[in-house]
Amino acid sequence: MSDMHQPKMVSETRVFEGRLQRWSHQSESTRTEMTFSIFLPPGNSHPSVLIWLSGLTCTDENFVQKAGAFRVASELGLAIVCPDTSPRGLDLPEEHDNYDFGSGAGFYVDATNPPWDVHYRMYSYVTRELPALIESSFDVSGRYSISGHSMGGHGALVCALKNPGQYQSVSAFAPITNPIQCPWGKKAFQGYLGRDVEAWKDWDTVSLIKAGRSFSHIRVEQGTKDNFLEEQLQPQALKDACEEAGQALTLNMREGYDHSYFFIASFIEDDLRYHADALNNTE
Ligand SMILES: N[C@@H](CCC(=O)N[C@@H](CSC=O)C(=O)NCC(=O)O)C(=O)O
Repeated sequence: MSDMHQPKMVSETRVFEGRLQRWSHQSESTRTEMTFSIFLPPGNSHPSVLIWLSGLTCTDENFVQKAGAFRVASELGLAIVCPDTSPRGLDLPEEHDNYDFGSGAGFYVDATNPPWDVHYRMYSYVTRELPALIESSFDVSGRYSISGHSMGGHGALVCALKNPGQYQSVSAFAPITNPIQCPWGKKAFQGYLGRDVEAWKDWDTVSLIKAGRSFSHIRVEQGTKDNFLEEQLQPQALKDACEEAGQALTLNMREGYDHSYFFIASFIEDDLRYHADALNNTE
């Protein structure tokens, strides 16, 4: 790795006997400087890694500050890596005008439509570049699981379905399940991928499952009082596609919970234990 691409530590904080660090590095995928957070549990246990993908408007810090994940991650000996949600430091046309497109809204795709195609390559970043960087920079096990929230839940499901064998488990909190059929997804995919709706299906969980992609088991947490439930998230579309395709799905509908990090914080312990079980199972 050239010096330019060496990650630089921005901060380090002790939490539940582990270490929470922020790093920045020059990314080959996005051709920008990227920042990520990593929680390293105590001890020298070569921890397995959960990658957490956050939602619209987030940075690498929302999960870190609001999910309340580190007591359990510390107990389980689990590392957690939180990338940013888009490239930063650019000034593309209308990039910063809306919360649901451009900065803070990379949708974990590799854009093909100019001018986004040069930098908005968050899929390559989270599936290839970031894991390689983590393995070369930290003493981790090389075993990964993936989860995320909303736009990041969509990202986690798509990354798992498109990369058989790369992740031991996948879960999603309030994921956008069928972005080609909802306002957030249509807007983002038209911008990043252009007008060919057929090409969008390669980045759409429901379409990928209908096309025969599968994962051993998909776990979803969803609040019943989520104000984005029907219009943007559409868990029923995921349930129908999974039933039709024979895809194993646990869809936990959580009575009265909304879309916020209060919901995530309420169920993150169950979720981390689920991933730790999968990551520790080496059969
Ligand atoms: N500002 C928007 C909604 C923004 C929002 O709710 N963002 C969520 C993720 S939504 C899907 O990806 C989020 O995680 N926000 C950050 C947080 O810390 O809560 C609106 O008002 O509609």
